[in-house]
Amino acid sequence: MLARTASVDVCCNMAAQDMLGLVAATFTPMTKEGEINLSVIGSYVDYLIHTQGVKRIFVNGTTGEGISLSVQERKLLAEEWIKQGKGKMDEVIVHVGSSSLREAQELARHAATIQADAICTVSPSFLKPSSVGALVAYLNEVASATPEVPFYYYHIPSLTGLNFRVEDILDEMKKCGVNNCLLNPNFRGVKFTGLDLLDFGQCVHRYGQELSFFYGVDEQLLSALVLRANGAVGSTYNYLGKAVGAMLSDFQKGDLHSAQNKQFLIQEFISYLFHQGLGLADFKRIMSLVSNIDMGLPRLPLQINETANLASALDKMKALGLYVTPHSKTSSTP
Ligand SMILES: CC(=O)N[C@@H]([C@@H](O)[C@H](O)[C@H](O)CO)[C@@H](O)CC(=O)C(=O)O
Repeated sequence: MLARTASVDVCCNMAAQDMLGLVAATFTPMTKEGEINLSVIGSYVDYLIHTQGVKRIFVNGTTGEGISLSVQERKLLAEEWIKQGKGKMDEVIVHVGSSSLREAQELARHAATIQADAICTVSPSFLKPSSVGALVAYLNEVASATPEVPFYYYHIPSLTGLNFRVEDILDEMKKCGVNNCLLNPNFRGVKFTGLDLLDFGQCVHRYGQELSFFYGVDEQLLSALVLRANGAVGSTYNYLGKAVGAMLSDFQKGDLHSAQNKQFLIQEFISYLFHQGLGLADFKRIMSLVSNIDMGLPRLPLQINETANLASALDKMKALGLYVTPHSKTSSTP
C-alpha cells in the first residue's frame, strides 16, 4: 500500500463537469522525410475549430503516435499545439505516457511549464504493472510530478494488454487517499477506451460525482453517453467532429431517436473503414484527404495499407452525409 499524502486534509478531487464534449485525438503531421512537421499545426487548429467545431484536443496520444516519438519531439509538438491553440482552443490535454517513469514525469513537468490544461497517461505496457496496486503507485508518481495540473488515467486495454477493471483502480486510489478522497488531489478522471460498458457504467455510478469520464471507442459513443459519459476523446473527431457533434446535441436535447440514427451512420462509416482493411495508420491519410492538410505518413512500426482504396472511403463519407468541406480559414498545404 502507498504512503498517504498526509498534507491533504480536505478532499481536493473536484466535482466532475457535466458535459465537456468532443476531444480530437490529434494526428502528428510528418514531413516526407518522416520528421514531425510543425508548420501545418496552425492550419490544423483552424480546421478543427472552423470546419469540425471541435475546440478540445488530446495531443501525442495513440492517434498522434506519441509512444513512437522521442521525448524532444513530443515536447516540440506539445509546445506548438499550445501556441497555435492559444485563445482558440478550449482545452489542450497532453499525453505523457511512456515506458519510462522518468520520461513520463519529465513530460508532465514540461506540460506544466507550457501551461497545458491537463495531462493524461497510459500504463507502461512492456514491463507491465503486475497488480492494481502497482499501477496506482505508478500513476501516483506521475501525477505527483505536477500536483497543480489536472491528471487523467488513460485506459486502453486493447493496446496496453492491461485488463484491470477501472473501477478497481479507482477503489485502490480511494483506499490510498486520505479523508475518503482519491490518492492524488489533481486526479480528475479517466479516458476510457475500452469495450466493457459494465465497468464504465459502474465507474460513473460510483465516481461520477467527483471525476470526469471520457469515452474513447468512437463507434459506440452513444451507448457511453447513455451511461453519462462527460465527453469523448477519439481519432475520428478529427474528420467526423461535425457529425458526432450533431449526435451529441440531439442526445442532450433528449432526441434519442435522432441521435441513434446519427450513430448508425457514423458506425456504418467506421465499419466500412474496417472492412476495407483500414486502421490507425490509414486514418492519418483519410485526415489528409478530408482536411486538405498534408499529415504525411505514419512512423514505423505503423504501416499504411497500400492496397486500400482511400478515395472510396471519401466517397462513402460523402454518401452518408458525413463529409464537411474545409472552411476557408483552413489554409491547405501542398
Ligand atoms: C485504439 C484507438 O486507436 N482508439 C481511438 C479511437 O478513436 C478509434 O480510432 C476509433 O474508435 C475507431 O476505432 C482512440 O480512443 C485513441 C485516442 O483517443 C488517442 O489517440 O489517444
